[in-house]
Amino acid sequence: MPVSDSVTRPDSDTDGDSLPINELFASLQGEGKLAGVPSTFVRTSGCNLRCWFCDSYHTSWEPTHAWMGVDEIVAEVDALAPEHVVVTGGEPLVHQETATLLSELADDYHLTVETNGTLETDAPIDLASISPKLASSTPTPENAPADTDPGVWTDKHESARIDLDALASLVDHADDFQLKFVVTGRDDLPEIESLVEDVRGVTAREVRDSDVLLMPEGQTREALAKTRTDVAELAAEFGYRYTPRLHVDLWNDAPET
Ligand SMILES: C[S@@+](CC[C@H](N)C(=O)[O-])C[C@H]1O[C@@H](n2cnc3c(N)ncnc32)[C@H](O)[C@@H]1O
Ligand SMILES: Nc1nc2[nH]cc(C(=O)O)c2c(=O)[nH]1
Ligand code: SF4
Ligand SMILES: [Mg+2]
Repeated sequence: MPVSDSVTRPDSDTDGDSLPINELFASLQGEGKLAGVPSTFVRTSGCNLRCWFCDSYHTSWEPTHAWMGVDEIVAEVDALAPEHVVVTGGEPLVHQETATLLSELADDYHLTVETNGTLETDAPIDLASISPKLASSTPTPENAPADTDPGVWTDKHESARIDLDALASLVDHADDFQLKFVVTGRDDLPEIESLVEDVRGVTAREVRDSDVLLMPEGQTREALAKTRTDVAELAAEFGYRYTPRLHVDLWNDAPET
């Protein structure tokens, strides 16, 4: 059951076909198998996890958004040029209406969904970009964003961050998939290896090492400069794929990029 804790649907949305949208813009896909491809990004607000490092703070720790009708979102996507659409968040799959949006776009666009992999969907997806959250993502009073107290989220995040059934379902369902891990250092690798084996055990599909992507943690150029070489070398050592964060290299942490 999707849970959109912290994003309250307005009473006026009686037909329930709206989504809380944090931003909608055209850019280049910065991450993953399609890095460099011109894409329109639809960023929903609200998340069922609280990664301490979340680079979209205003969709998770402090959600902000305007409610947009699905038809209105489709019209804005149509007005932008790209043939690729990336639906992200926040966690887009906490909202049932995300499935409606994906169905409306499916005939005309290549659809990537950026998801933390904890929720299932039957919506049409060309590339399921799944980013399962490792133990190193769990918020604590020491690492939580400035002026936040993780409170119940330390336990809530820790118990919700991995759902093998949801991971298997997403991997089996989409036309293509990638497992894109945010890596903070070498200590993350045993958990990645063990989780990849667990996913291989529950999916009908082949999970190749080249479907497993290591992405350096870092919200800014400065932070990425400290992590990317180590993470690239870990990818080479373990036989996984490395993904840059092109948008951070190009535009740092500017909004709508
Ligand atoms: C903001 S999330 C939204 C989608 C979904 N909630 C998820 O986590 O996959 C988009 C992507 O950014 C990644 N991400 C978030 N914060 C990051 C950081 N500080 N460094 C590297 N990647 C990060 C996530 O792992 C995910 O792949
Ligand atoms: N350029 C760009 N590429 C991205 N790929 C995934 C993103 C996301 O936030 O989900 C993202 C983003 O925010 N910007
Ligand atoms: S799951 Fe995604 S949106 Fe949610 S807190 Fe983590 S990185 Fe941010
Ligand atoms: Mg992003």
